[in-house]
Amino acid sequence: MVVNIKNLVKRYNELLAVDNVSLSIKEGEIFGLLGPNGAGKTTLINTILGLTRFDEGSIEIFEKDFKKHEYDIKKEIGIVPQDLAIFEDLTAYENVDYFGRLYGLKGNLLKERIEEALNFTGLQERKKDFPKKFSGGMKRRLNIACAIMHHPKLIIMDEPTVGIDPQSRKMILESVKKLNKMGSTVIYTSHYMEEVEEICSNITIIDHGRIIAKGTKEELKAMIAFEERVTIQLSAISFNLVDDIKKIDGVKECLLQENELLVVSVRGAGNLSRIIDEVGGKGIEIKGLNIEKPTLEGIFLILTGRSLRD
Ligand SMILES: Nc1ncnc2c1ncn2[C@@H]1O[C@H](COP(=O)(O)OP(=O)(O)OP(=O)(O)O)[C@@H](O)[C@H]1O
Repeated sequence: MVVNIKNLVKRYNELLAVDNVSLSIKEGEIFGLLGPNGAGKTTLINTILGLTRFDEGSIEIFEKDFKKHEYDIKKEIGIVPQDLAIFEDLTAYENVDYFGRLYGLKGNLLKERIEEALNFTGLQERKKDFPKKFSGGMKRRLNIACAIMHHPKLIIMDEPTVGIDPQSRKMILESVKKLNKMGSTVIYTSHYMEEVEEICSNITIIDHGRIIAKGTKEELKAMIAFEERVTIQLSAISFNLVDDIKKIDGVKECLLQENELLVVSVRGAGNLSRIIDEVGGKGIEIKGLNIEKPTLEGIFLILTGRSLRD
């Protein structure tokens, strides 16, 4: 196991930011940690990195107790933090050089690795420039270059695509896949379910510091595949609509978000026409209707009653 966490608890005074989390990450995985803002992803990552102290539980990394082997463990980790960690008054080259020296690299190996990391992140032609001239996406790529130049066994990326251009986003997702193929295990946190779906082999969904679901994306989708889901866009809403739909045979859940109704029924319920009649009977016009395939977003909605981006 690359990471083995047991019954981890982290409190900020009254707030339970990590609530009895246990998880293990195998070598070679791209492990996705999915959850909305404030779910506890960064806190969990920071406890894994020893940056935040925890109250209960244990963390083993590379099968070693983190507290006892912190120095050895940290040498093998590359971290791309949520807040950029680069120096604006050093050039791109000097930034990567700085991190390389921190990891104890020197001489020709250091030079080779700097060139390699700049090439890998598509910054070779900008290596003499200062990051203040860079777009958000380029800064993020420089941050990745700094984090991977020592060939870490474990790479942790905390929401690396927030607020960046689509081209950099694509490049970052591709680079995660490449780094993984080259042998690194990756922990990738995000609140974008489509990213996690695209790149991660195993996914853990957290909310309010608690694990609410985990498995491969196929396993997670299978959790709701026995359900039928329909979303209906309404011209208006009526007071009793949700309660009345919940009374229809086969309906397991009914949620209203703004003017969109989500109805989850058991498979084969055959109740679509009754649902439509119920809406129509209240004088509400149906503006659109979708019969949905299972998605990770859907799993989150079913488990929490909220969308990931609330
Ligand atoms: N230093 C701190 N002191 C007090 N509360 C904190 C601190 N850091 C985080 N929190 C709280 O802990 C909870 C989890 O926050 P955390 O940043 O880990 O979530 P997150 O999933 O990473 O969200 P985001 O994507 O917004 O960063 C939130 O309610 C947050 O307000």
